[in-house]
Amino acid sequence: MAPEAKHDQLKPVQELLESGVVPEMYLQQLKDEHQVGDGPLPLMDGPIIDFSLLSSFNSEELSKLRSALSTWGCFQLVNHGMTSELLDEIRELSKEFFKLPLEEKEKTTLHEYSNKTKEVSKTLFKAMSRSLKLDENRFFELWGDDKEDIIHARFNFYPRCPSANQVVGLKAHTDGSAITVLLQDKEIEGLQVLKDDQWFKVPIIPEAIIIHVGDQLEIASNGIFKSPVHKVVINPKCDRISLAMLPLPNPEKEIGPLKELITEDRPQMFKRLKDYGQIYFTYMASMERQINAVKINY
Ligand SMILES: O=C(O)CCC(=O)C(=O)O
Ligand SMILES: [Fe+2]
Repeated sequence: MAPEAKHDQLKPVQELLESGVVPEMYLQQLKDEHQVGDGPLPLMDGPIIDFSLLSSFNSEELSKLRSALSTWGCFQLVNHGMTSELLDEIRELSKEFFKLPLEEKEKTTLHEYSNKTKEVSKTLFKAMSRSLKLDENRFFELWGDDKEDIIHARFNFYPRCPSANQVVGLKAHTDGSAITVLLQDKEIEGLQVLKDDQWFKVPIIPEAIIIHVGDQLEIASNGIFKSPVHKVVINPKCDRISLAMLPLPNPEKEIGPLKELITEDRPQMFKRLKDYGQIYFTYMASMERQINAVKINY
């Protein structure tokens, strides 16, 4: 396991399995105002972005990126340079993760994946800055520099559950990270994203990784990029896994909307702050969107 890897999802799932008591965070809200009727949900038809074009700062791909981040707040990333073999090994390892300890070989694989994710994230931050015509290091600086780049790994395990319609895998939330690099299960769907007050199913593209804007990037972009509300539903017959890698700004570092993105038309939307992680957890239970706690004029 990479030294920075965490397994904070371990306990609730184990408790759930052992005690048969479903913790609150997994309970489906009986009434979901975003669920219209009982019909099948539409599929997210958001963009698929080609990493190899982004890394050469192809202008068409950059505008696709900008549009994806300011509408959906997430996209599927292909051609990211991580082989299907590596992604499959990580998926296998995620299933094993809950039977710790990992073997040496698995630790090495996780370390490799963590390093590659950092590389991909770094290029993404640069492309995001360029897509807004900013100096290319502006968002990357938010997360770190070449000496410091904190990334957390969150392993998610969603055990199958016969009463799947009453239990959620993960209730509706936004991520508190700068961005989230998500590897989802290869076979079992479950992730849904909210856009324009409607839930969309995120389709499985086995070779793709999913990138989400996190709250801290929404703050830094002064609200131009959207941190999407998303949730996970569980499957009645099959277990599902995912691995979320979360690049996190150093809690000691002050972050806030970039000054270049504060204009007369777009006044400063968020306060400047340190340690968003702390704020996020403080308001976890009491607010639907924790980011509202740092909104100006909310
Ligand atoms: O399991 C998934 O597909 C999403 C997980 C997630 O939203 C998270 O870890 O924050
Ligand atoms: Fe999430």
